[in-house]
Amino acid sequence: MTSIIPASSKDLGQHRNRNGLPGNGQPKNENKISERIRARLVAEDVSFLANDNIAEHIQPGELKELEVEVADRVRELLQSLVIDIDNDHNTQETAERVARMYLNEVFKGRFYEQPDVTSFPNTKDLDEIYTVGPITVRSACSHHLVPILGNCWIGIKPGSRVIGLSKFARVADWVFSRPHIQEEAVMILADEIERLCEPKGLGIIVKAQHYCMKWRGVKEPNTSMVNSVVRGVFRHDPSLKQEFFELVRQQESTLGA
Ligand SMILES: Nc1nc2c(ncn2[C@@H]2O[C@H](COP(=O)(O)OP(=O)(O)OP(=O)(O)O)[C@@H](O)[C@H]2O)c(=O)[nH]1
Repeated sequence: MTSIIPASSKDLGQHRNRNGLPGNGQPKNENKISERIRARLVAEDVSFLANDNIAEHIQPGELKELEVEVADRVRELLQSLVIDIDNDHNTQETAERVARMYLNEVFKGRFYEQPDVTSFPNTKDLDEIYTVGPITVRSACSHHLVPILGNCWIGIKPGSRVIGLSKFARVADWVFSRPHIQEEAVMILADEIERLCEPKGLGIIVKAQHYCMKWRGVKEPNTSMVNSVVRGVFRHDPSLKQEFFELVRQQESTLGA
């Protein structure tokens, strides 16, 4: 249902600029923890785009070091904004707070492993469609790093495995807690849910407001974006797809206003 903004192809999988220097052209500083993690990712040819999860490439204790480095950078950003952080009582600890917020809260889906999800065999061959929602999703747009806030509905026609209802909310929170565009967030969430419970049919709808459109820029306070993905039998059987959308419509009048 959605089309994805083509990413700037010159950046994909490409970690050197035209001077042959990594990233922004600054000489490599191997002492920085971010550079050590980055070097590891490049050596292993692992993607580390804004909405990728890199938890398995971060060693114990490194996240704490990263927090110190990010706080240093945020402090420099505040100084570049000509804020008197030495004398301004309100911004004394802002750098540390922002670092903690990025690494452990709003972008935790990049730095932490997926929450534990137990899956059970579908021994009774359950095959009725069910939907779960609204699940609150919180993200940030990759372009301006300002919030995307909305709701998500997930529909399942069970396959070989079953997972607990609360796990859909936990996995959605983990996936959305990264810088994203909404179209890609929905696809990544669908990939994770397919991997976890191998459903015969999967449908996801997300309705969200983008603060880059609300708070700044075009300043449209009420505009939202709705997108969806349907997979498996929901994609191939129009009546099942219809049933999924109808169940969600009944659950919440999502597609109306
Ligand atoms: N398709 C899509 N676009 C998004 C999403 N989040 C933000 N955008 C848009 O992506 C665009 C960002 O790129 P630019 O057009 O270069 O940004 P800008 O010049 O600051 O644009 P304005 O927001 O119009 O001021 C903006 O139009 C955003 O509204 C998303 O999840 N999906």
